[in-house]
Amino acid sequence: MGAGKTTIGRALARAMNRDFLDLDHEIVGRCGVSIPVIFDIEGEEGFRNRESMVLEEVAQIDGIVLATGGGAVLREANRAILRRRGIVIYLKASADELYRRVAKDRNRPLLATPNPKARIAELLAQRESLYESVADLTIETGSGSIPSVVKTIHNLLQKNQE
Ligand SMILES: Nc1ncnc2c1ncn2[C@@H]1O[C@H](COP(=O)(O)OP(=O)(O)O)[C@@H](O)[C@H]1O
Ligand SMILES: O=C(O)C1=C[C@@H](OP(=O)(O)O)[C@@H](O)[C@H](O)C1
Ligand SMILES: [Mg+2]
Repeated sequence: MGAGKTTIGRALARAMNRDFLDLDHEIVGRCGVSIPVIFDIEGEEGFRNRESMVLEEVAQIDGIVLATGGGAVLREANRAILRRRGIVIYLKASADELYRRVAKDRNRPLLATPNPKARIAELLAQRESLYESVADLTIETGSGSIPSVVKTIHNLLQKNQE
């Protein structure tokens, strides 16, 4: 959360002239309520079930840029889809930087705790090896601006194609 998947994914798609999908946005569109409301009513498990279902569905589409949510890597079935279907880019930043970016955002139910900073560090520690296990490319986003991160990824992908 806060790594820039949604923002950078959208800008990268524009730069590459591809369609962009955000998995959270697709989930919300299908059930008509926000992510916090899904968590409230169905719990994290309910959200993860929806996330897996929608990932399976959008993974059928060729040639798009897809931003997942930060927890999509938690299930092996999701990781298998990502590995099989995409060039996976891990946007990496420190827990402190992630916290700075999302501190004021109320749309991330997992951070609605008394100590969101500690929560981010904990989630990152739990998930880091999963991110690494699916990533084809890892990009440090801690210091680069949004346009410079987009440019770096775009250049790397173009090199990959040559
Ligand atoms: N490289 C960056 N430098 C500074 N701010 C960033 C960067 N990438 C994203 N942000 C900001 O961080 C916040 C969270 O970004 P978002 O794209 O929603 O992340 P994610 O989808 O990974 O949770 C947004 O306000 C966004 O503008
Ligand atoms: O890390 C997570 O478990 C989550 C990240 C969120 O997406 P972003 O990573 O785009 O914030 C969203 O899917 C949900 O709140 C759960
Ligand atoms: Mg996002």
